Amino acid sequence: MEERIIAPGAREEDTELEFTLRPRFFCEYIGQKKVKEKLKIFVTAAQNRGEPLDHVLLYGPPGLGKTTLATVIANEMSVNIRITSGPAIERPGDLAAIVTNLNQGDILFIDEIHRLNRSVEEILYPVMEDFALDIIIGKGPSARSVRLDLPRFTLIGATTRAGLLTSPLRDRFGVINRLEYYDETELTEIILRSAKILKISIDELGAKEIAKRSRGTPRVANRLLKRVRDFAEVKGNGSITREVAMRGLDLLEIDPIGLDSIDRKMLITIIEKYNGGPVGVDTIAAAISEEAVTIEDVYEPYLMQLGFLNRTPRGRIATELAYNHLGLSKTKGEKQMDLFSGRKMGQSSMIHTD
Ligand SMILES: Nc1ncnc2c1ncn2[C@@H]1O[C@H](COP(=O)(O)OP(=O)(O)OP(=O)(O)O)[C@@H](O)[C@H]1O
Repeated sequence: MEERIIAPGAREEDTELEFTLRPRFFCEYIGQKKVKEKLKIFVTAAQNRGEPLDHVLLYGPPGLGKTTLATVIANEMSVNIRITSGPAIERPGDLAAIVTNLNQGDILFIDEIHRLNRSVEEILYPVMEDFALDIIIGKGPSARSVRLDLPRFTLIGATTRAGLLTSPLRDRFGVINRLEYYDETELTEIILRSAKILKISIDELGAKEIAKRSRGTPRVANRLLKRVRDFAEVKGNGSITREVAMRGLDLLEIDPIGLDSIDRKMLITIIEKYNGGPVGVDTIAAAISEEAVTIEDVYEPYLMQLGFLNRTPRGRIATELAYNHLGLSKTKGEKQMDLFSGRKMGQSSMIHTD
């Protein structure tokens, strides 16, 4: 599988960067206005009553700021946050170890909560509802159940797939919020903020160009900013202008709306091999050597947001917009333009390598 610079999932190289750039309070958290507005009210109300916040479920594509929002809530409420993930809590005992170490009002953040083990999920129900942990002591006929009281804490669950959550689990969240892709103005603001923290020289148009190609995702925006900075330092005078951003991003083969070679490969496969679809996700996955779940969670949401792809019960269909973007004609499926630059064949490429 190819390494994608615009993959929205977290990578090791992001860890330090994300720690430095992560907004700490609502006032630094850009965009997601509706979600922020609602959460601010719930946080203030809980604080006024001196109670912990209700359990919160955040869902949406990766890299949109779910973990960040959970840490913002913890900071706003001046409580500790413990961050873990569904797959990391393998057995009921792992969950017991975590929740018995929480203090009153603390936040427990469980990323990828849809991937919790069934046995863990079942003991989570009374934990969330009654702040009680039912543990079985002993084995066989002498086994007995003991109920442990826990401090009242807030669970913040995050998932890319709200549909995969069982209803008993979903019903136990008092607050459910969907995070949306960021628009160009919000991403420009995020990039300018990150550049300031990282002391990168960039102008408004340079930030806007990176924003346009960041797939509506702050994690991608920050990663692209870092790559364009490298380009600006080596090929220019270190400052990022629109021209420098365009050249750097073209070199990375990220097109003007943020598609990379894998997105294009996927769309071209649907169009050329399967006549535009409908074609099943497993077939696409096999044709482009990617995993079906990665296609569904990561690539498709952005292509659907752009209106390039429709999900139907019979499979995926490439839309007219996708044909137009790739310069393909819907009737003949023939190529009219250079696939990468979107220019007519014969015009000079946008890639300048100096
Ligand atoms: N609203 C925002 N304003 C500014 N920066 C943001 C915002 N949201 C996210 N970021 C930046 O994007 C990075 C990724 O965000 P975060 O780790 O919270 O994503 P996530 O949705 O939890 O993704 P995943 O579920 O894949 O971990 C953060 O480190 C932060 O720098």
